[in-house]
Amino acid sequence: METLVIDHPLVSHKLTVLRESSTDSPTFRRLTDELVTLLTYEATRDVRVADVTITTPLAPAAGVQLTDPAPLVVPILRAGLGMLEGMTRLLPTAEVGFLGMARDEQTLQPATYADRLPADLSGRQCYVLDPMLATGGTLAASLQLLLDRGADQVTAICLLAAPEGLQALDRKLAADPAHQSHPRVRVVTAAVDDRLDENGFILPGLGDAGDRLYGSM
Ligand SMILES: O=P(O)(O)OC[C@H]1O[C@H](OP(=O)(O)OP(=O)(O)O)[C@H](O)[C@@H]1O
Ligand SMILES: O=c1cc[nH]c(=O)[nH]1
Ligand SMILES: [Mg+2]
Repeated sequence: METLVIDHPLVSHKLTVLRESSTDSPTFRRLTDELVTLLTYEATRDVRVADVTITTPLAPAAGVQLTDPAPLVVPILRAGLGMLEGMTRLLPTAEVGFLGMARDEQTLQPATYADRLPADLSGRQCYVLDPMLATGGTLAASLQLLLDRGADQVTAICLLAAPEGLQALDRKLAADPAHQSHPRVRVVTAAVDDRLDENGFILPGLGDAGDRLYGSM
């Protein structure tokens, strides 16, 4: 699995303010939105386009347009919802499917509580949005759902990733015989942090992304 860490001073600056515990919720939302737009620029470098010819006021010109079917963007509720607008700003014609997943605080296993995805994803390019890749359990479960429905390329956009979660995903994909004939799975992130703490939180991280976006519950 390819992991792309976006090394850019604007990304690092915004991520630094995002991590700061005194950053309030409105600022956290705005920075998340801005960071996603910056990550999307790189994450969509291989979005599928087809050649077209258009007519300028002066002459015909060669160009490109996004191919059909449009990419599918999948925010993982709750926290991934805070990333949706930052992505669709650059990909306004994308379709959006939703997955609701919550991690059990004791077992750290994800449970799926909402699934609003197309039944058939054959040939689709998919972009999963989830700010935190911690143990990797949530992303592994969402990848499984998308790949089982035929998605042939999945890019996960995360603000932060833990090394343990990236390794776990790598192991899982390598052990999956179906994956050999599959699609590229990529993770695009603003940073890979040090490690997980004993509660499965990313260190130094930014805390609970869902709570910081929407309040604790
Ligand atoms: O890699 P993992 O160990 O699976 O953890 C990451 C998941 O945990 C958080 O969601 P959470 O369960 O807190 O739900 P929320 O978005 O509703 O807060 C986060 O948004 C990821 O989805
Ligand atoms: O550090 C973490 C780990 C999981 N979920 C979060 O929101 N933050
Ligand atoms: Mg949460």
